[in-house]
Amino acid sequence: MKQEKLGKEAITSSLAMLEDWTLEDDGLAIAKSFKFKGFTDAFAFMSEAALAAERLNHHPEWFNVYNRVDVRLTTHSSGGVTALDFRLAEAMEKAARER
Ligand SMILES: C[C@H](O)[C@H](O)[C@H]1CNC2=NC(N)=NC(=O)C2=N1
Repeated sequence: MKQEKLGKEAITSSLAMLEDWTLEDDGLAIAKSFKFKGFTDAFAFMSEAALAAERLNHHPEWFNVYNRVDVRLTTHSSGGVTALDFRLAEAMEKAARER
């Protein structure tokens, strides 16, 4: 099922419901830098997020150093941001709250 690429207004209103997520300047991805108490919590978050990503068949671009996880979400097959990116973002928020 091909996901519809969202326009800037739809992205902005969805971002308003999430904490600290931003739209990249080129409008092609949403991003957040998560911070945890240490590496164990960061990695536990990544494990939980990885399971959510598999359930959604939608996968993050991310970068981890110690307690920080920089996340970038985009839908490669659509060439931009879709509803799936927001579903994964919400799952990540839930995983982060559990840490
Ligand atoms: C074949 C498989 O369904 C695709 O490669 C999926 C997997 N995960 C994906 N994740 C993301 N972020 N974008 C995609 O287009 C995508 N496509």
